[in-house]
Amino acid sequence: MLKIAIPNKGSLSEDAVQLIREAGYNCRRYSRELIVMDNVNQVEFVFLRPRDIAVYVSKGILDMGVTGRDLALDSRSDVAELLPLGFGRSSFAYAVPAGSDLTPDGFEGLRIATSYPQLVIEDLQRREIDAEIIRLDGAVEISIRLGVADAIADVVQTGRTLVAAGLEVVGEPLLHSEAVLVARTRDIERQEAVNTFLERIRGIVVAREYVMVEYDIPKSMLEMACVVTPGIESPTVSPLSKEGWVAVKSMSRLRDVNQIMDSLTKIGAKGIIVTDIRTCRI
Ligand SMILES: Nc1ncnc2c1ncn2[C@@H]1O[C@H](COP(=O)(O)OP(=O)(O)OP(=O)(O)O)[C@@H](O)[C@H]1O
Ligand SMILES: O=P(O)(O)OC[C@H]1O[C@H](OP(=O)(O)OP(=O)(O)O)[C@H](O)[C@@H]1O
Ligand SMILES: [Mg+2]
Repeated sequence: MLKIAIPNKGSLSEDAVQLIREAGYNCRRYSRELIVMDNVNQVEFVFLRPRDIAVYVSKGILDMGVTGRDLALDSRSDVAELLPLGFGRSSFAYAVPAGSDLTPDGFEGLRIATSYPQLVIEDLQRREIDAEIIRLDGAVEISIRLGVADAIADVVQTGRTLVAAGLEVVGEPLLHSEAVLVARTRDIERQEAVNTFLERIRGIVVAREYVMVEYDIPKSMLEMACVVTPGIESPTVSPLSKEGWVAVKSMSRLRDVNQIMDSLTKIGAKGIIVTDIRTCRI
């Protein structure tokens, strides 16, 4: 039976459960269960603190897990990233009081508060800077005002928490993070049950990034239309009963869809319809 870890709380938990459920697995908790069995698919889902997931996976106790890239790297566990999952996106950056001229290269001898000490230790080593790490569990942004740190390194998403604390990001982010599916080694992909899980999850992740674009266009403009919507292999082109016209169907990137519709309209496309894709294999 495949054993897969899911975050039991925090920013990644809900989205991880939703993704795995959309991929056809039963991993719904009704209360505070630590384990949910999916007997149909022969998978055991184990609910763990996201910070601990890479540790269990690296020791081979669990086959795979959903965690944050930042958490996996900070744990220094030997795990491989099988698939980025497209949610829980954030950066990990230094921040200092707004308006101060402190930069990371000037952190020598200062106190840096963080919940991700390994990431910071490694970055400071690269910069050859000797600073004191103050390890905190959360609410790191308040630590400067409370006098325990001079600078912080923390997760930044919208940046609102930093602004509310009177801080600003300084320097390039140490890391761009998102939720990831991790395993002990990439060799694990050779196992059939693992591959099935991976492909089902990938189907949902990819489907969320694409839409299906359908439209009618004069045959004379088909070549240009295929440049605008090249699809994955190539677009599907079907005849229309109207002489000189064809219908085109093509997967396109969700983020480009409005520009695509503008371009198609300019070259004479009619009846453009865009629909979501639930899941896919490409
Ligand atoms: N505001 C956020 N937006 C997106 N991702 C976030 C955010 N805060 C934390 N994360 C990501 O969530 C993971 C950390 O999860 P964790 O559950 O430990 O902390 P949390 O989300 O801050 O929850 P809590 O503070 O309730 O324990 C990391 O991968 C981190 O990058
Ligand atoms: O850039 P933002 O959109 O403001 O998000 C970033 C904040 O979100 C998380 O905090 P959380 O609410 O989990 O509290 P915590 O600091 O106690 O972990 C993270 O640790 C940052 O503090
Ligand atoms: Mg937090």
